Amino acid sequence: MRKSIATVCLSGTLTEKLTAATRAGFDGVEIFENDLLASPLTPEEIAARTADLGLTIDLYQPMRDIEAVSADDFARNLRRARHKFDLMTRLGVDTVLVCSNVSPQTVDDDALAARQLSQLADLAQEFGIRVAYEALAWGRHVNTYVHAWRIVETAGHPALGTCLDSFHILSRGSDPKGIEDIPGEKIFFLQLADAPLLAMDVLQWSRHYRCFPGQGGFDVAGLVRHVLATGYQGPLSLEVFNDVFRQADAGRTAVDGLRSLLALEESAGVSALPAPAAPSGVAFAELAAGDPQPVGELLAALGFTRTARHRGKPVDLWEQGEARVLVNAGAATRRADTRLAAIGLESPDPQASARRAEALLAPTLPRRRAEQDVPLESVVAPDGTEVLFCATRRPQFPTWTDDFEHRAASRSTGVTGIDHLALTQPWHHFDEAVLFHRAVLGLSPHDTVELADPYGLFRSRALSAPPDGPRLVLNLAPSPTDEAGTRAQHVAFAVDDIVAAVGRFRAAGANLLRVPANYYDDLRARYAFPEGEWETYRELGILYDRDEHGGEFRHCYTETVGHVFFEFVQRSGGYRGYGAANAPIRLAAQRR
Ligand SMILES: O=C(O)c1ccc(O)c(O)c1
Ligand SMILES: [Mg+2]
Repeated sequence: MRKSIATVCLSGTLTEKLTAATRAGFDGVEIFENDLLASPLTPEEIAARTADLGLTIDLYQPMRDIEAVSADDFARNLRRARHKFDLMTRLGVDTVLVCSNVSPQTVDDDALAARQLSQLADLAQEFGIRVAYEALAWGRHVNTYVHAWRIVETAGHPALGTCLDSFHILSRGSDPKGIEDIPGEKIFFLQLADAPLLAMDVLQWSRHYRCFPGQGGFDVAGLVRHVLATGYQGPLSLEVFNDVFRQADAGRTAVDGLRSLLALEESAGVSALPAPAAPSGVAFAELAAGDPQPVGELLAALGFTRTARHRGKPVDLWEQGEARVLVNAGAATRRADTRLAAIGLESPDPQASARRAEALLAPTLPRRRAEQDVPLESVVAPDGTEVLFCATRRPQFPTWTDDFEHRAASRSTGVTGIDHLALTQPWHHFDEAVLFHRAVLGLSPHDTVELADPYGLFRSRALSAPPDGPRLVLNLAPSPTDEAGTRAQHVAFAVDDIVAAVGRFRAAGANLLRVPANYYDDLRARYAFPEGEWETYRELGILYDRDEHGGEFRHCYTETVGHVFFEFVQRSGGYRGYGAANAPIRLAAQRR
């Protein structure tokens, strides 16, 4: 289907917005009136620019507070409308959006609304223009799509139809099934937006928190299915008012938006993408280390063995159980820097994963860095982390381990694998990252949690491939400048017996994070522990959480090396979370 984007979604001048839309691959735009008013270009120049860029202008919007008003007011509104229709002719756009009246002057009279919209449509018709009437969720008297459609149906004018906007429909909890009662040719336009599920005033929610489909909590694909069932032939058009998007790079936002529509088309059954090959596990975590020694010493104290070295690069493989950590001394820019640079995910079919990623506009990397390297499919996530699609020790695929020369056998001191990877996100790419990992990698997002850091609020959202696939945690740090604490990434290792493991780590000289006595006082008040257990946790610095089903989570943290620290987690009883209740304690401890 044709794909459009409202200029209000994007940051910058009108020209910058148009350029971003075309570069991303959109077919058309909705021009938001303010973007035109603020532009130094004449309507004819805007029309020419848009055409040069290969875009159509699919909608001019909005006209407000038109209908169900006094005769005097309506005469003034028609005069204004004539002016706008003339402007639209110069722009070459044939559909105008009229949103339902919000003014205290409008009266609750559907017959009057229908009559006046009909008169407006008469005038529009003289210009070859169609009027699409949209119910704003906070409209004074008309605030549901069913009501707006009833008025349009009453008017019965060929140049008057309705505009459906997923935000207004889903934010009010309206049942989208009723859309199927509207004839497809009377749906003149379809605007799409998602939003996080918030309990707040709907106008504020709409103006500040909308996001692209797949980034929030609404079933936008379900709504689109109902719209398509009517025979609707117009574009799928994104209309997102979002404080972050207004500031972010327009080019990236546009790509994010198009990715959202591609994924939406797939979910709504409109078109097929290469099927998702959901990852089954974590092959490795790769750390870029300017100086590999400190992190190497820490890994050694944690019982890892340096088992292999890359044939062509200064990259060591550290292993324990199914946990593999690559330490790359050739990739970091600064000597003191250590960061999580790449993750290897086990894919059932790495090439299929890469084809899907490419279809969803993920930036891909060369399959080989050097001529002798094993070919590896990889893409770059929005935060810059490289994601490699791996097939570890599966003979039918090239395996990354063939690039490594075996040096030693690993032993185990209790680590069995990688439980999760926590990636810190730049503040303006958080929603983009959620959609990327969901659509491109086939992971399912969990609820967003907000955590208190001593110096700000920390937002966190996990994604996983149930039941046993990889888990990623995306964190949004409050402070863009804090280097060691909240901005650090981490690798969480699964252990089968955390008490035994931590005893060994401490004996081997590993520095673990100190947890305040106040935490343990509170812990004892919250839970009754078997004899000696609480004392052991307090002694070893182990944190504890329990879910509502009795699932248990025991975890602890190492010191931070560069931008990275390690966590150890022991899950039992089906615990699915990440110890969010303890995160403020951890964050405060890391600040000290
Ligand atoms: O917030 C608004 O005013 C507004 C304007 C036009 C729309 O299409 C819309 O959904 C909201
Ligand atoms: Mg709208």
